[in-house]
Amino acid sequence: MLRSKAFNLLKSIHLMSGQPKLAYKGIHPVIASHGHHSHRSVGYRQRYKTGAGSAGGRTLSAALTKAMSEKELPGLLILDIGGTYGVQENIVALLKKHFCLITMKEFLENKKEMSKKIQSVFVSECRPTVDQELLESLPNLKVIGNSGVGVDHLNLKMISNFGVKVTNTPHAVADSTADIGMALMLASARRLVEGSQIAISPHTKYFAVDWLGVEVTRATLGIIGMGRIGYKVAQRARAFEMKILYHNRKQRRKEEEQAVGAHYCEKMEDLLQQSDFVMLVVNLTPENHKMIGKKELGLMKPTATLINIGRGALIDQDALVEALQNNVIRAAALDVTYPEPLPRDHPLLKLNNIIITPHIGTATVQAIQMMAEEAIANMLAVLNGQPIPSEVFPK
Ligand SMILES: O=C(O)[C@H](O)CO
Repeated sequence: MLRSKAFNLLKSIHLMSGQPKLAYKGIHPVIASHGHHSHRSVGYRQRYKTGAGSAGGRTLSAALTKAMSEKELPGLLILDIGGTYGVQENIVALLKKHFCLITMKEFLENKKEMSKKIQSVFVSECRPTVDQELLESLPNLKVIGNSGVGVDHLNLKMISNFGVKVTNTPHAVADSTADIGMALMLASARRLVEGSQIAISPHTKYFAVDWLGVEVTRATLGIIGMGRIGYKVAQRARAFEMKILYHNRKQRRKEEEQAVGAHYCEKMEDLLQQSDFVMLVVNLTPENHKMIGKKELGLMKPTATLINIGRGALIDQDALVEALQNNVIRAAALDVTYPEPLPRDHPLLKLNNIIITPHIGTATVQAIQMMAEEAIANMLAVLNGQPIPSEVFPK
């Protein structure tokens, strides 16, 4: 297992009931910020559709005033934080053990009182929230705890210029994201979605031979990005007796290679040419935007399948539409697209050799719990001046 000491530490925090040893003794309000992927470029005031600037226009609720004034009080639950904003109640409960929670709505309505108190921002699963205006209004902000590994929705340089740290949750997401990669590969190979539609349709021939799938067992899998998640995919692929190729832009991973019997392709082109299944497992950076375009798709086998569990913008979607329409490749299976969700008239949605899931790589009961725990451990470490398990640095 590649689980780091830091992760073991945070697991042990979880096992303790009540206040962990690492817990910061003061109150650390957390803005539980919940936007939507497609709102990425919209300022936070618009996103929350509120009369921002109404500082002092309303009085604080009695409970919030109490929570903020009691030093040892772990926090305050804002009742509408649950289903309405997208963070599950058990996660809210977990955060409340360590922080005084404030929703964005509450912050905007009571800006004057809140702004100095807030030291942490909790960003739930790659939801964009932190813009310059928000940073300017939080003079004591120390850390943005991102729940999820990808931080492409955060402007790291800008945040760092405000002296604020960013953390993420690479350990918590690894298993569930690797699982969704395998699920997409198997579902696409065996045409599971079509099969299901046929099975439930009263009109279609049940035993059709014109929609045969392909086998995953003993096929060649090309993993682009042998990081923590890529490695877990490789471990799973071994059970299917797959030949595993991988490409990393920066670093060859000899230890992992040996552990799973993977072969390193220095050139991504070699991997593309040889693989039956190509899986993208990399974070999105300015350098790898549209790393899979017309040329790369053209290198793939006509029988190959492209799977993306990284970020939508890794693929040139126009080129993918064309490749799928013209059977340049067999199929695609995407858990991520650009934007999310795709507009209902997007050409990708009209194809039958594609499976699209709505960015559910970490959408499991276990993963979101672990992500919150990892984010909490990170944020507390920053506030306590301790070593930070997973800090993300601007490049
Ligand atoms: O970045 C991640 O960890 C996943 O995409 C969840 O947001």
